[in-house]
Amino acid sequence: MTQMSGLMKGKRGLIMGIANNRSIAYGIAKALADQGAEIALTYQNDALKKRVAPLAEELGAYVAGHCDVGNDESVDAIFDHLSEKWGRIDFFVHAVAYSNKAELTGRYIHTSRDNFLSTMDISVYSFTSVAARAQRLMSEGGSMLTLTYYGAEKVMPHYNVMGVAKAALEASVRYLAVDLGNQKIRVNAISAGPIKTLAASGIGDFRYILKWNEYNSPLKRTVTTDEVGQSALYLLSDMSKGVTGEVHHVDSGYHTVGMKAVDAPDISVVKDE
Ligand SMILES: NC(=O)c1ccc[n+]([C@@H]2O[C@H](COP(=O)([O-])OP(=O)(O)OC[C@H]3O[C@@H](n4cnc5c(N)ncnc54)[C@H](O)[C@@H]3O)[C@@H](O)[C@H]2O)c1
Repeated sequence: MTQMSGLMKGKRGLIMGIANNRSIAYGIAKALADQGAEIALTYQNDALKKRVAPLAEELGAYVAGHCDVGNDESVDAIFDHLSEKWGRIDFFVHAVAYSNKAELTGRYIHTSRDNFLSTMDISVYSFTSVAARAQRLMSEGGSMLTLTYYGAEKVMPHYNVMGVAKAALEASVRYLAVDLGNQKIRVNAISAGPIKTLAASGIGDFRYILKWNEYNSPLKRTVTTDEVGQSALYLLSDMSKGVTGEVHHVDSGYHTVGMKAVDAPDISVVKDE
């Protein structure tokens, strides 16, 4: 645990996307709570409620309620609740994505219309729709953060429609940064390297992707949710007051390399267990 220095003292905000203690959102919540932030969490459904409740207790966070980002009424209910409880918020974290697992393998060309639209709705539009509500409570400015992946910039095997969605999400960050800049609200993304989470386990050959990153990134390892949390702390605190519209890579430097490292072993596909 980081030594508390109170970087987030007096700041309140909403974090969406904790499913369990392996979630990137949990790593972010931990880093913010350690620095004195007051945090509200949501859970997607009843199955996740019982996982989120003990984590909220551990973090000293409060559970604002159920929120399915595909349902405007449930998003509105969260913001009515926050408006009543706090009146104002300073930050918002969007760590939400979904696509049908059956289409996160094989070729992109086979993406169905239904899954294309629902992936864009849950993984892209939801950031804009929640940001529109969050900005109303950011009366003294604020910071918004979403999570993306290198598959937005370059083709990654099996990432398929999610890569297209992340490209649109990164474009949304830039448009929202301009829309909200004059309200002193900053909008950024972290492009995280691969981490074994619930969502990631839906991506084909994920263990192979992890190994490949480990062998070929400049730091010769993958990243942790704690490390993403520390970078999120920078982007959500006043430490990054002059930063907006940015996609910040927290990936052991993987995005800088163009080819297999000379000392990396040739690896065959390691199948998920
Ligand atoms: N794990 C990785 O390798 C990796 C790398 C880069 C970016 N990301 C991104 O990080 C974010 C968080 O994912 P994670 O890897 O921590 O996995 P995770 O499974 O822990 O989190 C995904 C979250 O999305 C939520 N969600 C899905 N559909 C929802 C809906 N309709 N309404 C509300 N919530 C919904 C789930 O409840 C879950 O909490 C995602 O945007 C993901 O694409 C992950």
